[in-house]
Amino acid sequence: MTLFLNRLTQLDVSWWCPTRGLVGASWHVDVELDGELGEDGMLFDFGEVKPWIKQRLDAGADHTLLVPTRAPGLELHDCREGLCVRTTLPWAMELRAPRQALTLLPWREIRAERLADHLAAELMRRPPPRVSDIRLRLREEEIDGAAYTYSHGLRRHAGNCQRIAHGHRSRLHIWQLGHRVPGLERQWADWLADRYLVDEADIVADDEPAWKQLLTTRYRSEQGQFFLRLPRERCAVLPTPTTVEWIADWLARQIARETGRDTRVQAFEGIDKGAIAQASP
Ligand SMILES: Nc1nc2c(c(=O)[nH]1)N=C([C@H](O)[C@H](O)COP(=O)(O)OP(=O)(O)OP(=O)(O)O)CN2
Repeated sequence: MTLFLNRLTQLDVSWWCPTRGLVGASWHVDVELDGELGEDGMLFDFGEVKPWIKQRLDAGADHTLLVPTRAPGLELHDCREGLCVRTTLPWAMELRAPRQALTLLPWREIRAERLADHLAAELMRRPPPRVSDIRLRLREEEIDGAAYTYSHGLRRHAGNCQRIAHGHRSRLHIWQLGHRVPGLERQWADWLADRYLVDEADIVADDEPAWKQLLTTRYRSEQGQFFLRLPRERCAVLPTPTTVEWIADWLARQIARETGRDTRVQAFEGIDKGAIAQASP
């Protein structure tokens, strides 16, 4: 017998790509379980499957940076903070973070199908009674309009959002004069694509002239010490923390100023949630 649960939970991660750099991603997680029915006529109570899988994914890959350890130009070593990732392709990055903020995968590249198989195999290490196999599917949300991707870390977040490089893929809606403006939505989604959003309060000054083109951010939060250095041109600096409320506010202000029109922005953070902000020129 096979049991299925679509959209059981979501994964919000960033993954390192040797052609795109830091990529934010949000995936629906669909699940199938094979096994024998118990005397109650069930393979595994839906009410128990959900927390069983969600807790394991939340404690594992969710809100981490997925690191393909065999990617070209990528080096990994232990450091004071935990682990240090250095890259050269497509650009130079140095990231240092507690181990729990990274998911190491011995691959050249990250692919959603392969990651789903890997996570299913991890779940099967200690399967629930009567379950003989688990399959996962990681599925991007279908977005017919503009979708933006970014990575960030929220220093003040008490949970896993404090990790310095986790990300999202999200809808972006922009209204002016009472109507959505698809051209502006595409323009801003394209500009934001694969950027690192950083709170200017977390930036540290680099005196080294060779690092002028680079931006360094460093903070300590409950899970430990985080450090990230990457090209300034791959970042967007906000004067506030990069919560979705402030992202929506920042976008609304920028767009209102540039277009000279009252602007309303609905910025999603991952799937099905986000913030709405309005601004005037
Ligand atoms: N009001 C806000 N709350 C939170 C924000 C935010 O910007 N505004 N941001 C975050 C994190 O950035 C996080 O990445 C959001 O992920 P989320 O999926 O909500 O996190 P959870 O794992 O806690 O939720 P699930 O239901 O397990 O998916 C957090 N909060």
